[in-house]
Amino acid sequence: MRAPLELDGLSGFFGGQRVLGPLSLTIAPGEKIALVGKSGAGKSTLVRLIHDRVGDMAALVPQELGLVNALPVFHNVFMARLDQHNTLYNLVTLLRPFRADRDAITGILEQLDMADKLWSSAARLSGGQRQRTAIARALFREADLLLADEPVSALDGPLAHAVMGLLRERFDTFVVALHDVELALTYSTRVVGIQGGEIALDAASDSLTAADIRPLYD
Ligand SMILES: Nc1ncnc2c1ncn2[C@@H]1O[C@H](COP(=O)(O)OP(=O)(O)OP(=O)(O)O)[C@@H](O)[C@H]1O
Repeated sequence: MRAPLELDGLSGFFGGQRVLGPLSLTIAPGEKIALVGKSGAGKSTLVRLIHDRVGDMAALVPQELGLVNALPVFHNVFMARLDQHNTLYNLVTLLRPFRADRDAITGILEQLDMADKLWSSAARLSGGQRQRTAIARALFREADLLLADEPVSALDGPLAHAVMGLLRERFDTFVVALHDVELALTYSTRVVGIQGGEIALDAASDSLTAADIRPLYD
């Protein structure tokens, strides 16, 4: 990302009912934004709206992960680059993956401590392994911008920290919804707090403590 992303008029509706906005958000290159706020505040809706605006320039980890259960981990990760190859390449990959992709995906899975699951069917993974597969898919996309909705919610503490550290290192810019306030403060440069579909807090992470964020949960 070279220029700031200026997103205006972000509004979310369900069944004609407004659940978010209208709000504006400017994302500067290099910013690591944590979206916080209580359940139902509108974080997922905001992540989705941003993705609708920026499309393929972002890697996405949706809350529901979007894995294909019938396919192995390898193919679920490979999907991140389907649009970067021609149909023949993708068809061959379904039957006999190319070495370069196998090596690249194995390397990413090693960083997520699940290289041994390369050929396991997604249907046979634990919740945390499924989440790490979706994270691997986002890493394989090699985008500058990551949009992620609670990407480490199913991981234990040390693994959640390791994965957030990896995401911070590998993506220049991110917007990540996190319910864990400590993770949000540790791995972001900016915290955007959502309350009742509005931005109720927007501040540099190093100027905040957990106590500043707590009122969002009242
Ligand atoms: N499919 C849906 N149909 C109707 N209303 C919905 C739907 N999905 C979300 N909403 C409503 O939109 C609002 C915002 O939901 P959203 O999922 O964005 O919140 P959130 O902050 O991400 O919550 P959580 O932390 O629980 O994921 C909530 O009031 C919710 O009830």
